[in-house]
This record gives sequence, structure tokens and C-alpha cells, in this order.
Amino acid sequence: MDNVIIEGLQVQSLIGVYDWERTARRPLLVDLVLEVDLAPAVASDDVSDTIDYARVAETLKQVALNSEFFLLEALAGAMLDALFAEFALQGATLKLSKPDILPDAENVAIRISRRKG
Ligand SMILES: Nc1nc2c(c(=O)[nH]1)N=C([C@H](O)[C@@H](O)CO)CN2
Repeated sequence: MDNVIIEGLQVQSLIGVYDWERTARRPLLVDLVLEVDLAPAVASDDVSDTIDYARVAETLKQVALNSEFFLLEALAGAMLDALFAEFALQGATLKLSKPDILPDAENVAIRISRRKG
């Protein structure tokens, strides 16, 4: 299966388990692999025959901005719900990172894979 990929997309969200995390939005990073048949766009050279990654990025930013989840898992799930509702996807893998939150780690992240249906 072909892929449309977004790497290192920065989104802003109010997220976290602890009170000190729930006073302001913080930056998160999204890495996304979409499973989609790219043959039509290869043939037509027309963006309407593929998944427009700019529209995907905007959807992800809006979901993050307008939510107040406690867990990365819940936000990632809402992002995948929105993507499958808006775009014709066969599958998707989304990694959601919360950098600089643990003192001795560069990054923490969760990854969720979902198939259509
Ligand atoms: N699996 C997860 N573990 C934790 C999360 C999370 O979203 N998923 N969140 C936290 C806190 O909010 C963290 O950001 C600060 O310690 C802890 N563990």
C-alpha cells in the first residue's frame, strides 16, 4: 500500500494528567503515515485524486487546539476519528509526541495504528 506521510507536525493542545499541565496549551508533535492508493494521482497529477496533506495537517491542528484530554492516547484517538471521518483512508498510523516533559528523556510518545472498518 502507498503512503502519504507527515513528519514532525507541531500542534498545540491543553493536555496532561496533572494540574500544572492544565493551565496552558503546550506543543506536541505528530508523525503520521496514511495508507492510501496513490495510483490515481500518479496518473492524473491532480491533488483531488489523492489525500491532500495540507488539509490533513489542518484537521490535526484543529482537533488538538479544540480539545482538553488528559492522555496522549485519547487525543491521538480523536485525531484518528477525525481523519477517518474526513478522508478516504485504508489505514493510518499516528505517533503523538510530548517532548521535554520527562526530566531525563528527550521525548515520550504513543503510537496507534488503525485500519478502515
Ligand atoms: N501512557 C501515558 N502515560 C502518561 C501520560 C500519557 O498521556 N500517556 N501523561 C502523563 C502526564 O500528563 C505527563 O505528561 C507528565 O508526567 C503521565 N503518563
